Amino acid sequence: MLKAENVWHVYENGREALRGVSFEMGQEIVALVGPNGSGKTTLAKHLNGLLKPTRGRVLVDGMDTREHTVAELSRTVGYVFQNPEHMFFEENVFREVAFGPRNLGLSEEEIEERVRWALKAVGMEGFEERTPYSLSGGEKQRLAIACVLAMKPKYLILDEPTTGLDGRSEEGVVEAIRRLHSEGHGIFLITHDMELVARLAERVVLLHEGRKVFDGPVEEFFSLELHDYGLEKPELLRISERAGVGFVRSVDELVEALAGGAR
Ligand SMILES: Nc1ncnc2c1ncn2[C@@H]1O[C@H](COP(=O)(O)OP(=O)(O)OP(=O)(O)O)[C@@H](O)[C@H]1O
Repeated sequence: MLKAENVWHVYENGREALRGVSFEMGQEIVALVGPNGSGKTTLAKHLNGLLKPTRGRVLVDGMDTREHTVAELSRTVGYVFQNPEHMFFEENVFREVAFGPRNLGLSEEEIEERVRWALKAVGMEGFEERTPYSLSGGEKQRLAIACVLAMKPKYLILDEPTTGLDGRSEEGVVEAIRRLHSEGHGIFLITHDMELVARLAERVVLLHEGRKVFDGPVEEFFSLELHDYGLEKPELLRISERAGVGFVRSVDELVEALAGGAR
């Protein structure tokens, strides 16, 4: 369980980025949304100890983040940053993914097994010898997920994993996230992409000016007045609403619901 208890975060310049946020999650897919500057990245960085609360506390499977190092916590909570290309430094994909497990002091055999498993999980088998810099944006994003995955963290924080990706690359990342979730990983997804939220999330946490203003099922989230938070309902949901159909995650679901209604 990842747990934030009445967390306040005040940056050195006095900016109150989080104002009493409480939240917990298990092995589910939770989307973290909110306007620019609402505190999403600040909250996410608390969940693996990159930032420590000014007040309140954060527990990672019972470990108080103030009493553990980021290195210790990142075995349980992996963080995939936005724009991951800046984090690659090895000559090929295999070595890049092996870097984390090697730092854990694992045997060569175990390292190799983890690299193969992580690359498979993100659909990148066969990329082992490629130079990270030669990859497309979507492949880089999936490689970044594989690097974190190879550490086998129970929870994964993904910061805008599909921003700037074309449809096919986005599909690859979405598939990877679904697969990870079905294998028992908890996913905390920071995103501005409401379509992605509708497709993937089970639950949504909405931040506004450092406060949690909503935390509930995705269907309920989309019945909020999202304009008040600078967010837009995806077109698909606007159509399904006009058609008198409830929440749908995809065009296929919409068509099915409409066909069902027509029967
Ligand atoms: N290192 C810092 N020093 C001072 N203020 C900061 C720092 N990092 C973030 N802030 C401020 O804290 C507030 C929350 O920032 P944060 O990055 O958590 O928001 P966000 O919801 O992730 O925004 P975005 O959607 O734009 O990425 C903002 O007002 C931001 O300017």
